[in-house]
Amino acid sequence: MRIVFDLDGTLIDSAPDIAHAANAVLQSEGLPPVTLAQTRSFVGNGARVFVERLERASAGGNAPDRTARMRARFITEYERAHGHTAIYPGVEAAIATLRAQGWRIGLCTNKPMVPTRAVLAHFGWSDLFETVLGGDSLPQMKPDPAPLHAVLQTLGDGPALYVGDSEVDALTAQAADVPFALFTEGYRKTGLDAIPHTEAFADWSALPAIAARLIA
Ligand SMILES: O=C(O)COP(=O)(O)O
Ligand SMILES: [Mg+2]
Repeated sequence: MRIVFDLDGTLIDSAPDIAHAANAVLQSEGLPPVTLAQTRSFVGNGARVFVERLERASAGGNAPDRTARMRARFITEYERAHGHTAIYPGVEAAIATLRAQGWRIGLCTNKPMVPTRAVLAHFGWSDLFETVLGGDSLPQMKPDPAPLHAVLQTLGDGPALYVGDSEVDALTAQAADVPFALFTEGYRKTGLDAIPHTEAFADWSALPAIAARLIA
């Protein structure tokens, strides 16, 4: 029994900190800031793509030297960015219930490993997940199924479930041929109809029952 979670927009609402880091980078380039809503829409495909989207939105295009500078600066800012991040209500209780029921727990995020480790430590979660893979852990990142497969492989055999908030997560689960539980309150860009999912939930207290149905 294996359950793997996405991080940003699924377990934690990290967009306020990501926006803060992003706007510090923009300010250092003399560029105008972005909104929280814009920031949310840029999250999901890892830090490289995030910075490209950020630069395009603020400056109207990508200039290679500036993009490189912004990337380096963003990673530095990102590592410190957890003071305004909140755990979604019910996450810790749901994970505790699942663990007590014998589910083995992993994390598969496109967030780079350094800020991932930093935010896990911030919440006292450094030992919560048996395996943690970030967007820079493997040559491939989500929606490639490789990172999800790699996490699952470390968690033994048996049924598997992936839990995420975005189109990227849905594509990853589909490519990995793993059932997908969609948390509807994260950073998805489109309607539920457009995101293939096995089950959807808005309240974390619903997840243990969803997992139980999977193995019934
Ligand atoms: O950093 C990102 O782009 C997305 O992170 P996530 O995969 O945890 O949603
Ligand atoms: Mg996410």
